[in-house]
Amino acid sequence: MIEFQKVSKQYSGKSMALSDITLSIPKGELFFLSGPSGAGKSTLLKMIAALERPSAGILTVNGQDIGRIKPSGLPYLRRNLGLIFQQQRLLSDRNVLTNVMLPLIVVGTAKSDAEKRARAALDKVGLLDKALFAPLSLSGGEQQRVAIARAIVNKPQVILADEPTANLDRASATKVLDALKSFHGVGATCIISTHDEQILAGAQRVIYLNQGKLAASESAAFGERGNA
Ligand SMILES: Nc1ncnc2c1ncn2[C@@H]1O[C@H](COP(=O)(O)OP(=O)(O)OP(=O)(O)O)[C@@H](O)[C@H]1O
Repeated sequence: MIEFQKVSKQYSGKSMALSDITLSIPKGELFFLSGPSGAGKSTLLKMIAALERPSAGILTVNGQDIGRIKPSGLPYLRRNLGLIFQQQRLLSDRNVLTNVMLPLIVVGTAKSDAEKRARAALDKVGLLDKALFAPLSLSGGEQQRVAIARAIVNKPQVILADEPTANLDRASATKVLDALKSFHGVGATCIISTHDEQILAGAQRVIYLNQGKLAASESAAFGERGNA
């Protein structure tokens, strides 16, 4: 459960990036986050990952108060989060498999087990056949799916994706979204920011932000788009 209670965020010397946000995201939900450029979407996602702290209000993620979390609490929080952010690029001097193994290796998983789980994650996003390729030899959409595999390899409870289909053609965007949805299908909470009208048209729950404010929160009457 992720709970924003009157949360605001002001970067130093700037106007409010987020203003008075009250919002509950129950466990296991698939939420989309939309709104114009500068609306505060990335800021909202970064706060859930404690990459930014609220300036006012209370944000709790799985019971942890993000405003009060100590540096020693961050590894525990982040272990339960899968992050797909633009700035988290794949390591270009390691192959795809090694990139996906890294989150497991850093928490001390044995190499053979890490490899097995990384291969399973790559299989899930349809890229097992590219395991030994260099990331830069893959298309943008494939690299994004590797980033998803890396984010889900730890089986986190929550996955946060910041514009995961930006700059992708329709076919690649669909594959990226389907990979995220399959992860949601096994019980994780997924929050995905997007400008993509086609994705939003089939979304069940959309949170709209505008100039840092919650513009609307919508549950569409129709069901979620199938995995076509
Ligand atoms: N590190 C930062 N320092 C200062 N201001 C920031 C910082 N990050 C974001 N902002 C400002 O906060 C506001 C919200 O930015 P944010 O990146 O959250 O919007 P966004 O909805 O994700 O935009 P986009 O769709 O263009 O990625 C903007 O006015 C932005 O300039």
